[in-house]
Amino acid sequence: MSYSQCWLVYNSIDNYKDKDLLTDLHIYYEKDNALSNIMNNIIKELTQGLNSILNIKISANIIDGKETSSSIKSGIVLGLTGQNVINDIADTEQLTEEGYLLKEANQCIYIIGKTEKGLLYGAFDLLRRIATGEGIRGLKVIENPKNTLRMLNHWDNMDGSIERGYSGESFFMKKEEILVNQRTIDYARIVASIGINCVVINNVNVRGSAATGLITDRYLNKLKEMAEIFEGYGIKLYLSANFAAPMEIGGYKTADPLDQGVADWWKECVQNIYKIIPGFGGFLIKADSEGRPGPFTYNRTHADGANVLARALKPFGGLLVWRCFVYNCQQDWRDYKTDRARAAYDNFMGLDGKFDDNVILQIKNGPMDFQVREPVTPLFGGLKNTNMILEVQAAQEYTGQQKHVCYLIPMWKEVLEFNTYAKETNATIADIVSGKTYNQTHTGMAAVSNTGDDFNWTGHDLAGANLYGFGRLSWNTELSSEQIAAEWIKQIFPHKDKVYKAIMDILMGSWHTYEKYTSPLGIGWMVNPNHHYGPNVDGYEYDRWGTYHRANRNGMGVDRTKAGTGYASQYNEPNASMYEQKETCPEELLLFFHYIPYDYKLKSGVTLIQHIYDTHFEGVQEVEKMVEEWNGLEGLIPEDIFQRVQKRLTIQLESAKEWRDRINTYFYRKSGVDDAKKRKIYY
Ligand SMILES: CO[C@H]1[C@H](O)[C@@H](O)[C@H](O)O[C@@H]1C(=O)O
Repeated sequence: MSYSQCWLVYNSIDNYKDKDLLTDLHIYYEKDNALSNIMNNIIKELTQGLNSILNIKISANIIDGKETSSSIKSGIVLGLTGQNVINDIADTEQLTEEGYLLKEANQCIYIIGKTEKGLLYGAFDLLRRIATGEGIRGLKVIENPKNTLRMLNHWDNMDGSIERGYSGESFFMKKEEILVNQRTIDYARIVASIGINCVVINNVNVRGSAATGLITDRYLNKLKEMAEIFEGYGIKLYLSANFAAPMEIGGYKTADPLDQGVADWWKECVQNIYKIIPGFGGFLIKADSEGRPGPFTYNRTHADGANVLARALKPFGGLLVWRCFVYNCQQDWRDYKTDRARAAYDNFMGLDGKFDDNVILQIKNGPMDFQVREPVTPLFGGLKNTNMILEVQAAQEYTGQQKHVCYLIPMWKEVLEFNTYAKETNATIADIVSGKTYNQTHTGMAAVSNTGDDFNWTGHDLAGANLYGFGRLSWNTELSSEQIAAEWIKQIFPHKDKVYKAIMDILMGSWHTYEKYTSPLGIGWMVNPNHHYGPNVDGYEYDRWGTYHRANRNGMGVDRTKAGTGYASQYNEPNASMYEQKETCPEELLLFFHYIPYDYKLKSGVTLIQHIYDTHFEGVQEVEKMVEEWNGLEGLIPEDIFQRVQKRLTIQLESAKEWRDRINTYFYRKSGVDDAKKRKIYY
């Protein structure tokens, strides 16, 4: 088993200017017992990290928490609020449960938290600053996470495969068994270092032995080992469960959520889980979606379905995360009224306020399915009395499958900054999912993970920036895409201007580049069915999935105005009117909301058809430029990373050309309009 340490590689740096502050490690600890797992992990991380980065050996010195700080002359000091250590050091009233204070005073670096989890995050922050070369003299930061739930969803199956996995096989499970080993520990370290505190280890499509066994004694003892490792890094273990488990496991004839026997079955099942894993987080459920069982079978609502499970979890403080990815996947393409984009809102809006307080609705960022460009789902602007969590996809299912570079943080930032106008004052998605707008308790962000057992965890080395960025962004939604990329680059690569600039350029431009050579102006799809890689304009056009582009000889796009499917009206004003009119609709979403003739003039002055040709040529040129920039890094960065990325860039370039040619050819044939610049289109 061999794998990288990602951004915890702790590369050594020379001449770090504040090395003199890092002489010792003092830990205030009041408990008579041995140190907790979290404390031990913090000590290990700091000693190993500093040793590796700065070549210094520090030893941990445990101090009775009742002592005062005056006896300490220098070094790192860790302590909890309430201990004497901090009384004269700083005002820590602003700290929340997982927050921390980092402060330099009197030759000491203080890491102070309200809880040990806060200390853990503070320790990782300090290491990050040092690894990126940032000075720590004069440091004073108070950091509280913006979101309480910062979650990764793994779509791993018990046979070791990963649904939409592009980085090898699962490191959580193999051949129907749960794996617990050193990689489990390193996974926990790596994701804890970016603030992740909840992990769902198995696929939301719960099948096979996951469906029959994962929440039963067959696997719980092994899962307990994993949960304990996770807990040492502040992470709660969650499981995806099958709504029909009372039938599949319990042998019941029904999974009707209002059936008393079903409710009792869930209670017993959950009691048993908590008996074995007291720190268990809860369930993630995909119901009535893409063939999964759910409450609709019994004419019950999704609130009925979610609440029965939530009530079983409630006595133990467990949470029930319920996905809103519910739509009709048996559509007829000739039906111009049924619109998949409307589905989440239509299915869930009427249930606002009907969910128990430990239910959280998990809502995908867009109304369709993780396309390269989609509007933000209107559901966030609608629900007011419901816990909500934003779901994004780090796994690049529709964004190049980790063969292409596509840095997704700029996309997620746009989502977070979107103003829903749910209140008169600003109510951005970031405000709503952090609980700021409506004061819900359980809110936050979840990402479909892009990891697997590949050496570099993410298949494409540069896809590591998406995993890193998701964690950092879910901790602090105000960080910019550049800040996140900068941190990531500096922790992994040698500190050289040329390296920094090239990787920053490649990352920051990559999403728009990908968008240019794939499907235009928000229309999405146009991928090969099933595996979703590579262009196929009509791949889903006459299919049942509700993902149409409606191209004909005159134009293309889906009419989602009042004259069409009415989807635009699901937004609050002024967004609804903005999308309703083509003149005010943001152009990058024009074809998502409107059917547009090929000769329609865009704001740039070019016609729609010319825009399609131009962006597809540009997209390929931009990939060529990326390749060139990357090639310039040979010898300046670790050879293995250089080689791996170079190989993938070659694949990306080939694929980008294929996209360009297929898309341009298709629309040339449909429209009969020549490229004004007379470039070669492969018809
Ligand atoms: C886990 O199933 C996935 C499915 O593979 C994916 O193609 C679809 O887009 O989304 C589903 C979901 O989000 O549930």
